[in-house]
Amino acid sequence: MLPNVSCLIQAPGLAVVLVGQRKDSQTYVRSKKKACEEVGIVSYGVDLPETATEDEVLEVVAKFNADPNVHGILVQLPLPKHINEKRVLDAISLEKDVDGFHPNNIGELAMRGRSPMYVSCTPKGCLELLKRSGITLAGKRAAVVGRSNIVGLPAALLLQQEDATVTVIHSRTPDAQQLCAEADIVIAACGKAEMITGDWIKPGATVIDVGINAVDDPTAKRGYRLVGDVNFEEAKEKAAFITPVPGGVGPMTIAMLLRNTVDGAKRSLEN
Ligand SMILES: NC(=O)C1=CN([C@@H]2O[C@H](COP(=O)(O)OP(=O)(O)OC[C@H]3O[C@@H](n4cnc5c(N)ncnc54)[C@H](OP(=O)(O)O)[C@@H]3O)[C@@H](O)[C@H]2O)C=CC1
Ligand SMILES: Nc1nc(=O)c2c([nH]1)NC[C@@H]1CN(c3ccc(C(=O)N[C@@H](CCC(=O)O)C(=O)O)cc3)C=[N+]21
Repeated sequence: MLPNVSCLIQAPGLAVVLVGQRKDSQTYVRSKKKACEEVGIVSYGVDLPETATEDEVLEVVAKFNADPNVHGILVQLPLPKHINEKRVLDAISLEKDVDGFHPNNIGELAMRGRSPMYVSCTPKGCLELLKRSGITLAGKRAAVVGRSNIVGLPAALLLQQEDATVTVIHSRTPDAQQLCAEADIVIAACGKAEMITGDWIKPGATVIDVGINAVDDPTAKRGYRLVGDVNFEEAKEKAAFITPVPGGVGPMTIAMLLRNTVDGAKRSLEN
């Protein structure tokens, strides 16, 4: 039988929905679209005004859910306050949830012996960095600083899946610094500029800095510079391996988004 040629030549498609005018979100969305272009993924951008209603956003999501050219849907977060983020994210069809934010995808990740359709891009990028750097995870102690649905929680689940023993540190954790200093692997995702100083790091540890924080700097081109959640200058004196900000986890997040989109496109051909 002849193969279905029209399917074989269909490019992967990613829909990127931006609501409002946040400068940082506009920058990220631009980078995502540019990355798509570089690898031959077709991006479908929709920019809605800050005043868009929840129903209007849901309508856009519904349209992309039904569009066979679109294999992945990303709604850039945060959404304006009047829009219920949960309702919008829940509306993205599971097959197109390339961000991996759907409760089914997180739930599958949390359960042993199950596999999610998509794993969220930032934690997936952290694990890819660790694996490609030849860092052994099995039997190691890991600390994740932060427990958000999009970074800390899935990062902890992924590390545990790789047989690390994981401590999750959050804003109510007593003795956070001492706990972190026992870890062979640290994933920092607390959203506090340079909070993790040298004394949080065990000598020889591996440090993955997820944080992206803008710090005012009149000498910088944009008037600000980016720093992580780790104090890089101090931590690099203790760590064996450490990721920088910028140029670390951020670009990996985008790479994993592209990979998830291609995986989604391949899966759509199987059905
Ligand atoms: N590189 C990338 O691709 C991405 C980077 N980021 C960056 O990663 C960082 C984290 O993002 P996100 O997870 O969305 O942030 P959230 O604000 O959603 O979560 C922060 C987490 O850190 C914990 N936390 C806050 N303060 C402390 C403290 N003093 N000690 C210990 N834990 C603390 C919070 O605890 P509690 O739960 O108790 O409130 C919470 O669990 C940010 O800098 C963000 O910009 C985010 C997404 C992608
Ligand atoms: N639905 C959704 N999915 C996301 O994945 C998502 C989101 N919303 N909202 C915001 C956060 C943040 N995030 C980043 C992605 C890339 C860089 C990145 O490439 N940063 C560059 C620097 C960029 C610059 O210079 O401004 C770097 O670290 O080198 C940063 C942050 C994805 N997020």
